Amino acid sequence: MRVKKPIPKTKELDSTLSLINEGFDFLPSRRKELQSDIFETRLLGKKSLCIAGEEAAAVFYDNKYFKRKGAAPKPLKKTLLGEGGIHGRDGEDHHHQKRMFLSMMTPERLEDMKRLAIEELDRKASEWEGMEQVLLLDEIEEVLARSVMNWAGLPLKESEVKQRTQELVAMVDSFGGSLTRFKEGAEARKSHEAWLKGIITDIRERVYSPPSYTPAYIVAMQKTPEGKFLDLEVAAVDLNNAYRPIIAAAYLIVFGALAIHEYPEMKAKLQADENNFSKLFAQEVRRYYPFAPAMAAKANRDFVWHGYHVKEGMLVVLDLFGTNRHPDLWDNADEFIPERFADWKGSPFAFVPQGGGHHHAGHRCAGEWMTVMVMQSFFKYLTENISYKVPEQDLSYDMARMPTMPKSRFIISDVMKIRQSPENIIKYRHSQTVM
Ligand code: HEM
Repeated sequence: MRVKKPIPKTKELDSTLSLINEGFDFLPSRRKELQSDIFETRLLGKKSLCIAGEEAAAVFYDNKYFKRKGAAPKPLKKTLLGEGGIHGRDGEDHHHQKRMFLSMMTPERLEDMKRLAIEELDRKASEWEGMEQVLLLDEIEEVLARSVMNWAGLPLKESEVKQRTQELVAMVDSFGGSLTRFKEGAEARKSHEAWLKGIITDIRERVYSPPSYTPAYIVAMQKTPEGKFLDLEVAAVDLNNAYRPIIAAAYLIVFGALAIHEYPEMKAKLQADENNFSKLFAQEVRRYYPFAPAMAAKANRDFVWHGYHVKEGMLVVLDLFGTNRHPDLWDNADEFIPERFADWKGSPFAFVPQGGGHHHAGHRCAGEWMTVMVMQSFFKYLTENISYKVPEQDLSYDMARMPTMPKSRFIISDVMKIRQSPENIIKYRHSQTVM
């Protein structure tokens, strides 16, 4: 970890606009410029410490030093995260809710999600065969939205699929500072939460009875440590948090399709799948391509770190994307090399595309196993079950847009199904839950 003493400050007084304008490049480029993995700036007018690397992630995910209450900016709560949900909770209150989320992620339920998503993808692929061009990102978003709402036990009518999918996509696509996308995301959240509140009420009143292992049932019937049902607003936010985030995997699946296109040797490696290559590939896609830029927390005590006096209440921002590309942690960090994961030591703080630390003890993403499983099986499907062409298009992606994606949204054409059934993917046993 490179630390310059005294801890340097950015030239600009407040970096909020630079962060919006530079997106994923902001934190890594300032670290480079200031030659330090720790630097001070102001964000939304507040003095903030920006940090990156394995040691930084280890301190950031130590509950002794940090809390989440009040750390996320308001616009993010109105759109992506929701208000009052798990992201902003601390201590036993957080643990209590986190146990609920992790109880939804049993190996059987993860297999269910994989099967539902692959069956949906296979149905879509039949439609693609008759289409001149397929916008892969949009199609995968719908595949994931349909299958995850089914998985979550929601009573989704066919006539509603389009609206609910668009709401999920708008919430996920809302962060990064664009006013238009913020407004769309906030409206989508309002409408989606109103729908969920109705469903939760129906479950509690036994008007609607999804299976007891589904997120809809689990959240509706969850009690606080005091023995009361969750407040209806909070329950809607939590239920949404139990399935909406899989939409983020659509961006990464499309980036994976880009990698298969740009590195043609990947296709044969994925097809052969020696030593579970498809898993290494999914991990490298999560490491290499940008999705979650950073996380914020607040210091819950005064402490000194690398000679810097962190004051209680100070905002600290961990560079997730920059940690995944940190040269101390990864050889040839800016190159796409799936094989690097074959002998990866598995540090919970060096590879943090979905947060760091431990799933049960801290805020690390509850959906990480599901994400890897779905990504791996989609990459296998794209190479083993269909053939397609990638016509001329603008495949570049804008690092200033958060979240980002290939500008063309990845167009494919001449789709042909090679196998009539997706059983080969559904029965594939290596896509298991371990990281
Ligand atoms: C590409 C896919 C995904 C990405 C990039 C992603 C990213 C993240 C990130 C960065 C965090 C915050 C970690 C922190 O607070 O330090 C998080 C938390 C969380 N994610 Fe995901 N996630 C993904 C998929 C999922 C899925 C599929 C689910 C559920 C089905 C999920 C559920 C959650 C929950 C409940 C939390 C809150 C955990 C807590 O605060 O304890 N995520 N995710």
